[in-house]
Amino acid sequence: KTLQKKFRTCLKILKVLMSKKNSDINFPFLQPVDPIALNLPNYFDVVKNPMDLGTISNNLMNWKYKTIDQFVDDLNLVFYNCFQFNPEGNEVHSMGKKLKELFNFHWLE
Ligand SMILES: Cc1ccc(Nc2c(-c3ccc(O)cc3)nc3c(C)cccn23)cc1
Repeated sequence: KTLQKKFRTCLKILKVLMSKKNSDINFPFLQPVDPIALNLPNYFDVVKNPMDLGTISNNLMNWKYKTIDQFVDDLNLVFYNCFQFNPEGNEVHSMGKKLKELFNFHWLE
């Protein structure tokens, strides 16, 4: 696959992950976490490298990712941060899990 084709795949998947029809599971991940607004004062103590789907989308549009792996690494960082901050059983944890399953389904198809 050419690099362009791979980038089109990334864009397509990002569109699914960020789409309105998945808003029940993606809304905490669409933009950078604002610990003040969300009253999560210890967020940056737990999450050292914040990442979100909006930032990934901007990076993709600005050709910041030189390889597909860099794109996948940032996506996995969103999930990693979610599971680090939100323990198993927490509502946001299960939203992150569902979003990761959605990614794997489309990425591996
Ligand atoms: C059921 C439930 C409970 C709390 C929240 N908090 C929260 C989060 C969040 C993001 C990342 C994260 O690691 C933890 C929380 N983002 C939001 C947003 C954008 C709006 C409203 C609440 N938000 C969301 C859903």
